[in-house]
Amino acid sequence: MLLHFTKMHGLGNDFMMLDLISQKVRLRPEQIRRLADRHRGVGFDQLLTVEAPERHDADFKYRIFNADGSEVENCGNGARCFAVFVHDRRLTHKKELLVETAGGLLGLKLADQGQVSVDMGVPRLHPDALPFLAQAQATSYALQVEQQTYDIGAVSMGNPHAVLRVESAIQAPVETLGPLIEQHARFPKRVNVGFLEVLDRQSGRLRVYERGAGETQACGTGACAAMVYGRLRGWFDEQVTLQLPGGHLQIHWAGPDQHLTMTGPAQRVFEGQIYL
Ligand SMILES: N[C@H](CCC[C@H](N)C(=O)O)C(=O)O
Repeated sequence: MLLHFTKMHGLGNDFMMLDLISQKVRLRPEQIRRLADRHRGVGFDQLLTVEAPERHDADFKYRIFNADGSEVENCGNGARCFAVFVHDRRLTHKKELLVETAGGLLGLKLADQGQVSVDMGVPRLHPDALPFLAQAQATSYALQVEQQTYDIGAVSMGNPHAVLRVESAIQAPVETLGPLIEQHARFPKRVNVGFLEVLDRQSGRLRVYERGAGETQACGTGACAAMVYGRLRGWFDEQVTLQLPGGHLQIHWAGPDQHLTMTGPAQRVFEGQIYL
């Protein structure tokens, strides 16, 4: 079977976009892993599909699969690409969309200069939302990893995030500590791991070791989770620019029980066809 797709990225976090309204196909995890292979397939951090909504109040259903084939609840950089993709495919003319994900409803808004704003909903702070094994909800938690204990934030953006503050994001032990926390027993569904350097009350640097994909050039939900943790700890104001290796994201969050908005770019790379 020949599969039509569009390759896109959000700040270097790259995606294979599939319109499953116009082409009917069901992909098994091992097929997704092969498509994700950067030598034998298309190569991507995540595969994103566009499907007809199940909820009556949504325009589309948006499903997200990591490179390891696991289906997950949300993808922030992917949501911006999703908005551009459904317009390119002429699946809608609306500039503001509601899309349903396994993690809840997202509001997508095509802004100017190719920017897209995403209403990411209300961040979930109870450990059960990740899930994260903890006695009670707290602003930060002590997590023992081998012989060391780390102070972490635990935030759900629909998908789970652990966030650590570091002196320097560039020198953070992402490759070694990232996988140890991603697979930590206190995260039964694994976790995305953010390494946050606070620059001032309106800016920071972030690197993310993503669940099911490893370190990516950017992580949208990771940037949201890092800003939430930084704001809860009193380090950030309500409007923050986070610098990731692939570029900048603007995050706005007034505080608990409020919706969070993330704004950034979405870029097309190529159209393609691949034999399944
Ligand atoms: N690896 C994530 C999914 C992709 C998130 C990321 N690419 C983003 O932009 O939010 C997870 O397993 O929850």
